[in-house]
Amino acid sequence: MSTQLPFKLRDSSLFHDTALNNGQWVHSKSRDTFAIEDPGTGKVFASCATNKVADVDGFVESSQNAFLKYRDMNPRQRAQMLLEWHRLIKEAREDIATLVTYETGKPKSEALGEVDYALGFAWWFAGEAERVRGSIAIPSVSNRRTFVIKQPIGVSVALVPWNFPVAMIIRKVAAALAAGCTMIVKPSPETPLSTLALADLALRAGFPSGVLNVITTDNDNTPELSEALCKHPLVRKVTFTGSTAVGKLVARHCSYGLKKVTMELGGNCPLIVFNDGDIDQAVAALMILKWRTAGQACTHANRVYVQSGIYDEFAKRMLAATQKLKVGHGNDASTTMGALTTVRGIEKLERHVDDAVSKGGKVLCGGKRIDGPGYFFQPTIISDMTSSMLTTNEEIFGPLLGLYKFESEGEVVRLANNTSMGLASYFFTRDVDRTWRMLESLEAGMIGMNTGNSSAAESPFGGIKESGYGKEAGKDVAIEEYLISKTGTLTVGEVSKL
Ligand SMILES: O=CCCC(=O)O
Repeated sequence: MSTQLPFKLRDSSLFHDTALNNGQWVHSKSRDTFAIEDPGTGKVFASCATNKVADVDGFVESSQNAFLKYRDMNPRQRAQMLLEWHRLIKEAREDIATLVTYETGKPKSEALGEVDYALGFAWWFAGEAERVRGSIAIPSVSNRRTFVIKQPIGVSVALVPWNFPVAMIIRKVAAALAAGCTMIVKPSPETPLSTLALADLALRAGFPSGVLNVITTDNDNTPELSEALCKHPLVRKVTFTGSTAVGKLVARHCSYGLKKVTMELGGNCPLIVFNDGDIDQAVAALMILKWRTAGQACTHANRVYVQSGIYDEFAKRMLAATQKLKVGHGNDASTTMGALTTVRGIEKLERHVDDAVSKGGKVLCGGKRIDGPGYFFQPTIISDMTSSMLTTNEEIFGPLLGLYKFESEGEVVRLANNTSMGLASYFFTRDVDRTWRMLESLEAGMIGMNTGNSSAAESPFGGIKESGYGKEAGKDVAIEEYLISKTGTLTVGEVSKL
């Protein structure tokens, strides 16, 4: 297959188009395959094994068998393997980024940036592996001792999206493997190749067979296969990143076995610029936050609220900066915004633009799909947005920036919080008192203050409300997602009469 690829990998042995089970590259029982498209051309460039429900048991059983040994491995050894994985991924960053570019459509520079961002998680969780701690309580009864130990929960499953295929996988896998769990990753059907390359590197880093399995499948089989994974009695933990609608389904599947679940779901994130904010700083932050991955991130600014005193100036500067973007194939070094990953994304954008325009929105630039091969949409800015529009109430997941005018802090807090979602919120102000008030008032799991980027290995990542629950990254909280607590009570000497 690798000879027909439209790119050349430095290490061609990183290319795999079958799943990974128990250290072996395996076809599915049916031997069916699905096509992988380059969103930058719309052409199929590879295929991969379609696993089905009948294949699930084999992956879970090998993961469970591996867990029974891996859980007892010294955490320092686990940390060393994570550091080796980190080293190997860093060495292979060009190849991984190339795969991500062809799978997702994002520019190579962004794909490289994603690999670098993702490396932070492997490094971070290597540190966390040795720092798992239980606790000892002061006893209420004199000859009793009460303590809590932490242990790995067991086989975990990661259901992963296509927008940050490397970062999402390393963030989940590194936490699970640091904790002593094994993990089965089900990559998105759009992006299995980068996942398989990362899994190959994990094997090379010394993780025993079965500790990391990758089960690939197509879009048609994804719902049933994911359900089978979630309901499998040997699976104890599921982590999902994706839409709120699918998250609710996954949570329902997991509820039958009362599985521990982490939900990183959709966002409808507001970004607020106050009159006293630094316009250049806000524009620079929004240029990255809005157009990176062609707007396809849960943390992207879905609604941009600008205070009336600077609204026109802000719109002018944002428009000027946006008009300098160069949309194109991710492999072209001059591209600054790539393709959308799926054609579904284009159709959704068209609905959002039509709806906004029909309700009084003014298109300042873009607004249309770009004709020709690939899934391209013009970077679009619409002003005069109002609360009744689709974009105000639904995650856009594309390169559409809606500008809303507001007058007062109280008003914008109400507008910003008027959503069922609560992933991230951002605001720009130079007023220290306001900074603290806004931090406390905004209903979101992550708050960016004078920044559009709050993601990093040391920052707990996760939302509130219908954006989900549980945290990934950050100290203690993320590894905790893969641990159980066990309370021990010991009598020392005679049983107390009290
Ligand atoms: O789209 C979701 C994840 C984005 C991030 O890690 O900042």
